[in-house]
Order: sequence, then C-alpha cells, then structure tokens
Amino acid sequence: MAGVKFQLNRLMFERGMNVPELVRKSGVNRNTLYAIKNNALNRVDLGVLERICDALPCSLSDLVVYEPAGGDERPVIRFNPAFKRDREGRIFIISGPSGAGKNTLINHLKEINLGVHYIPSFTTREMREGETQGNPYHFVDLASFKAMIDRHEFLEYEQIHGNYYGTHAKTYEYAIRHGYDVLKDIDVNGALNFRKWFRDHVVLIYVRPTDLSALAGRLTGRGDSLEEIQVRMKRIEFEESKRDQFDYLIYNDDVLAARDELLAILRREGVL
Ligand SMILES: Nc1ncnc2c1ncn2[C@@H]1O[C@H](COP(=O)(O)OP(=O)(O)OP(=O)(O)O)[C@@H](O)[C@H]1O
Ligand SMILES: Nc1nc2c(ncn2[C@@H]2O[C@H](COP(=O)(O)O)[C@@H](O)[C@H]2O)c(=O)[nH]1
Repeated sequence: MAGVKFQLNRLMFERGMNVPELVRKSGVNRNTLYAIKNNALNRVDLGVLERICDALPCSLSDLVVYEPAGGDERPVIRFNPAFKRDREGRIFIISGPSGAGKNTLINHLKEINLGVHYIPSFTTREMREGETQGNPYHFVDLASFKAMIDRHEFLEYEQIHGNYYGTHAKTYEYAIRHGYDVLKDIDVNGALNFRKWFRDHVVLIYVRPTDLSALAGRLTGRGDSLEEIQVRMKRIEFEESKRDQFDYLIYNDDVLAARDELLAILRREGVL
C-alpha cells in the first residue's frame, strides 16, 4: 500500500541497535518506538522523530519516506482451499527455549492432516542437515533479508542466536483474512508482537522440558556445536521471563505425550 513509511526497522538493523537501547538513548517510550518500527502509527509528534534521529543518528529523510503503491502483495505459500474455515483464520504460535522440541512437535503434527498451514519464515542462518529451501525456512543471505526489511515485507523480525528470522506479513494477513489456520514456531518476542497485532486471532503456546538442564544434551544430540549451544543457553532466562504471558504451557518430556497435549489444545481452540 502507498503511504508514508518509517524506516526505523532498517536503521536499527544497520546500527545493530535494539529497542531497549533506543529507548535509553532517545528517551522515547517503548510502545511508541515499537509502533514506529512496525509502521503502526498514523500521526506522530515531530519532537519524537527529532529525538530518534539524534539517538540513531540519522536525518529525517532517512527515517521517513513516501512509498508509492507497488510491492509484492502475494503470500509466499499456496493456501489449500480445502483447509478454509468459515471464520477468520487463527495463528497458533509455539515458543520456548532452543531444544524444547518445537520443531519436533510441529513435524509430528505435519504427519496428521489437521487442516492447518505451516508458513516458513525467512532466515539468514545456515541450513542444517535434513533441511531444504522452504522447509522449515526460506534461507536467504543478509543482503536479501535487509532488502525485505526495506520493503516492509516482515510483520516482525528478530535477531536470535546471531541470525535473523522474519515472518512474511502479507502471508499471515492473507491467512487470517481468508480463514486459514497456521501453526508456527516463533521466538517469545515475535510471539508477543503477534498477540499485539492480531489479538484474539493468536493462541500462544510455550513449550519446555520440566528440567531445563535437559536442553543442552538435546542440542548436542541434534548436532549443534558447543559454541552454538552456549549461545542458545544464554537466552533461556529471557525466554522463561516471558512464559507467563502465554496461553498454554506444555512440558515436553515425552514427545508423544506432548504431541497429544498440543492436539488437545488445538481441539479446544476449534481447529479439530
Ligand atoms: N521430549 C524429548 N525428549 C528427548 N529429546 C527430544 C524431545 N523432544 C525433542 N527432542 C530432541 O531435541 C532436539 C531439539 O529439538 P527441536 O529441534 O525440535 O527443538 P526446537 O525447540 O525446535 O529448537 P530450536 O529453537 O533451536 O529450533 C532434537 O534432536 C529432538 O529430536
Ligand atoms: N521472531 C521470530 N522468531 C522465529 C522466526 N522463525 C523462527 N523463529 C525462532 O528462532 C529460533 C531459532 O530457530 P532455529 O530453527 O534456527 O533453531 C527459534 O526460537 C524459533 O522459534 C520468525 O520468523 N520470527
């Protein structure tokens, strides 16, 4: 859609700056910054823009641009009309620490015909053994990811464990508008952003093992390097601090029991 757009996402990305740091440097409150970052504001105080420009630093014309109509409005997957609901679509998000078993659970559900879609995110991380282009991600280089930020193609994106991950906005908007349910693993920040934008259309499910010390062993078993595991372990405390904001908690100690709990949630939420 044509209109005035903020380039805060890209500018922060280029400067390696996160929201808390920009709050500190600019004095602009967190919610306003998120709204500007996500182009979710219709009006804004010029003083706020000045403070952001000072803090980044950048010029006003770097921060605010007019974008004519154009851009790619198409979803990145083909939706199956047989899965269409007679209500708006819902997004089921699975979050939790690395090694909790989010992908394992999703892969188990892919074996059952639930009538939900799995939308691959875009990522800059290296492909793992067994992964392919489009499953579970669209693997892109940093320049392509950055170009997508420029074109405002992401609903949200995060830097996690040193790599970038982003959800394709038009695809999720299309799913909700046209009655398609989606199951996707997203980090805790992304999950809470989805809740902010799509409210009741989003169901948040947090997965973890009862004993968090099991995580490192699982990642070793997956073939992650020691260095990679250390990076991932550092994020557990942060992820756990967001847990209370989720609708459901699943303890994945036994995969099949956890899968059944997830199925019970989907049933309760009207998917099955
Ligand atoms: N209940 C379980 N018991 C033992 N091992 C498990 C269990 N669930 C998953 N695993 C194993 O743990 C490893 C990590 O699982 P998985 O890749 O699904 O985690 P994840 O939550 O998706 O992690 P990430 O956030 O890093 O993508 C895999 O090797 C998987 O087979
Ligand atoms: N905020 C987002 N988080 C995402 C997205 N896609 C995946 N993820 C999360 O990233 C980590 C790491 O995943 P891995 O497959 O590289 O181990 C994990 O927590 C995912 O849930 C996204 O589009 N946005």
